[in-house]
Amino acid sequence: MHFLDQAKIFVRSGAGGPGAVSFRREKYIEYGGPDGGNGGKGGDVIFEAVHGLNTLIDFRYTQHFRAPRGKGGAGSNRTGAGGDDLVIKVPVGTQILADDEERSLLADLTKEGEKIVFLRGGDGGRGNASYKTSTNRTPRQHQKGWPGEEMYVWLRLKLLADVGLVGLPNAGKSTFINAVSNADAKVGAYAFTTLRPQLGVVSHRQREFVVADIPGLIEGAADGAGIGDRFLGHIERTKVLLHLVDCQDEDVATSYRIVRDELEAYGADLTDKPVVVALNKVDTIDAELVAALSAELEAESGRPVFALSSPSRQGLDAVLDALLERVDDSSDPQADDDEDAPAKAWSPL
Ligand SMILES: Nc1nc2c(ncn2[C@@H]2O[C@H](COP(=O)(O)OP(=O)(O)OP(=O)(O)O)[C@@H](O)[C@H]2O)c(=O)[nH]1
Ligand SMILES: [Mg+2]
Repeated sequence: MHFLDQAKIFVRSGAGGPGAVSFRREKYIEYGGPDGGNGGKGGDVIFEAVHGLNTLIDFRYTQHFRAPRGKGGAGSNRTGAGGDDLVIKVPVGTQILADDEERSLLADLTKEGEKIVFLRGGDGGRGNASYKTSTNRTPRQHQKGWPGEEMYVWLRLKLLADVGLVGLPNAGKSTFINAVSNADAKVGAYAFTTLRPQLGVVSHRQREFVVADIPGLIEGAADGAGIGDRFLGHIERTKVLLHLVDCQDEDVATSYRIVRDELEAYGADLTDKPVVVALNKVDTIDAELVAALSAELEAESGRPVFALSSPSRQGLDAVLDALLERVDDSSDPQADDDEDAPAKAWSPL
């Protein structure tokens, strides 16, 4: 399952600096020769694919990238300083697309450390010293620097979520992803607040993994009830599920079972995935009830149950530890290879 992460940015390389007009001034020499140096080259815009970035989220906040211009030339034949190159770091797998109808592919950064000069900085203009000839010993010509280049482009990245969040509507899935990741998912005290999948990058114990929040599942979801079914395709390729059960539900075992049945009915071996089960919103009940409901849920699921609350942050670290452990265990080298295999009910974002 792939999510597409994309961002539109503006890039501009630096203009070249102007060439200088200058004449030597020396004692006893009335008319010194021309000595205006050339302008410096403007900075290039370079894209570099780096390790450790997972998403294009940062590009939602910074959208304009301008390399500095070259400095002007100076007397004594001094060439202006070049503008520094602007290196834009992107995740491995980032594609750069034109901002036109076809979104034509301009560049594809597939390997770690790969660098491409995307826009070249303008050359510096010539200083008057370079115009000196045998017939014109006092040229005043010079050039302005050459302009940089600029354009809007789309960055696009196929993103693989490691963890899929499942549960009934209102179980607290979006609240959880907001509490543990950089996501800013909509939260509401009603069912189907989440209408489309949302990704968050979790940084935990110096590691990063991607969590996908999907709309809540209800009975019959696999057959199209509610809206969750449309998005089950998005958790097909996750490595691990986190199943949240609201402790305020009338019967937590039933709540759990409904969602499991839908995962089962959907097929695609969703129920074979490692799953972490958590009793959520435990800030709303006392410890005794937490223990009793956890025991019910453990009996139903046959798994250890974590007590969780996003607002009080109870259990967050323990749940993230459990997820990280299972993400590591189930590293699946094939995961990226069968992109073309038909995924059931996959819907584009
Ligand atoms: N007290 C308490 N309230 C919570 C907790 N987590 C979520 N809530 C509340 O429960 C309601 C539903 O939360 P959401 O995060 O929108 O639930 P969801 O599972 O994403 O819901 P859908 O997107 O509709 O499937 C909101 O009013 C939240 O404020 C929690 O740990 N404790
Ligand atoms: Mg939600």
